[in-house]
Amino acid sequence: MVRWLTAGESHGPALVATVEGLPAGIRVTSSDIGDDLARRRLGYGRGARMKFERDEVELLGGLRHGSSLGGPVSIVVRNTEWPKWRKVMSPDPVDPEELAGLSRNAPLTRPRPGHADLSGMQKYGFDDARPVLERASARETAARVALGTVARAFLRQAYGIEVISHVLSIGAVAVPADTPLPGPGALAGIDADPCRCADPATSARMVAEIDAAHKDADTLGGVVEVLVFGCPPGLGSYVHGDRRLDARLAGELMGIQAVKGVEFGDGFETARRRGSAAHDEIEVLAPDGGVQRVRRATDRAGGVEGGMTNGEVLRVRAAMKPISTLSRPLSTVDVATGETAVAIAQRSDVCAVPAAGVVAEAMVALVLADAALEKFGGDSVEETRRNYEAYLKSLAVRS
Ligand SMILES: Cc1cc2nc3c(=O)[nH]c(=O)nc-3n(C[C@H](O)[C@H](O)[C@H](O)COP(=O)(O)O)c2cc1C
Ligand SMILES: C=C(O[C@@H]1CC(C(=O)O)=C[C@@H](OP(=O)(O)O)[C@H]1O)C(=O)O
Repeated sequence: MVRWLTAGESHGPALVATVEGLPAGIRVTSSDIGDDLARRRLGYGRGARMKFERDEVELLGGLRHGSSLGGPVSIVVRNTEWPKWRKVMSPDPVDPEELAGLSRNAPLTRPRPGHADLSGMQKYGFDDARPVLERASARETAARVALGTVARAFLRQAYGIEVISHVLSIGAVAVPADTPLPGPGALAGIDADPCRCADPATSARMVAEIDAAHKDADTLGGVVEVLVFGCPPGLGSYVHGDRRLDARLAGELMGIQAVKGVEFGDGFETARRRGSAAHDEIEVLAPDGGVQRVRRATDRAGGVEGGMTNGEVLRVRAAMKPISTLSRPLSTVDVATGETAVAIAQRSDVCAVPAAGVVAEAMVALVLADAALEKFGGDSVEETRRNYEAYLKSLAVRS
């Protein structure tokens, strides 16, 4: 079983992340992790912090000379902001007199609608939103992306699986429905685009939409799509709800801050179709090297049927709501006075949809690493690869 945990606050010293259950022999370095963290900082519409944040990575355990040892892999991502917050976010007690003079320490009593602030204060008994927003912040997704780098290195090296993502829409600006899907080699081009959109004409309209929202002191959400190439059939299972791969992926994608919807393949659109136009018929191809080949004639299911991969491209989408910190803030209550007030308006992103795609890739990679090890087992990359190859050979019909 692959398990993972993160800890740390947005303006604390660092984020830490641990993943347990991956085999020995995964080749990965701190520079690979740094590259994915840099991808997460990209995207038109992100706030000032992403311009100076460096995401300093240190590998603390589980690797030796660039190869995993089979034990927990532990990673630190240091926060560039920490020196400014050393006292306000100190894990150890600080002299109250020293804190009293610090404007950064002033209690945040006007919770932002759409953020964790008010419910978090109520739940944990705080009269200040600071302790809530520090952990609710999507700064934490840097830690998940760091873990995702290890998972995707494993998937690539053991099974040749590639995970990519692209942005389908920002606000009301969407990639035309008939646009061909990007292929496994498209990631570098997608990352080079300011909106991580595979269609340059749509990307230009997305940039204009973000500029317009920024000018209006407003924010935007959107939809990202994750594509996984090279999945064998049979990851996940139909035998129980919590073993269905789509359920496990949806849970982790919904666990990303601001994600409010997940759909597989054509998702909600499928519900509007008749059955004859909703499923992917199985086509029999010419045998190849003595193996009977088949493929799905269409890609409506998103590569998951009965809670299992079906051997086609896995395609899952996540819908992100607009950022809830507005520079023209929404109405709220001041919990210190009980009066109507305007919400706190701190430095914030206008749109973080491109970054959310990179986070979604990481979560998909972690879930697939877990599902693949459940299916093929093995304590080293070599061993799980052998098991995987034996399984492929045993299939009477292959896609
Ligand atoms: C990559 C990323 C960046 C985000 N940046 C911001 C931000 O700058 N300001 C903000 O208010 N919310 C931001 N969010 C969203 C909040 O973290 C999220 O809305 C909040 O934690 C409440 O959770 P909920 O939206 O799931 O209810 C971001 C989310 C992601 C995934
Ligand atoms: C720091 C990151 O995103 C942050 C996510 C976030 C939020 O409320 O979710 C609020 C902002 O934080 P800050 O108040 O420090 O500017 C974003 O910058 C990051 O992604 O690394």
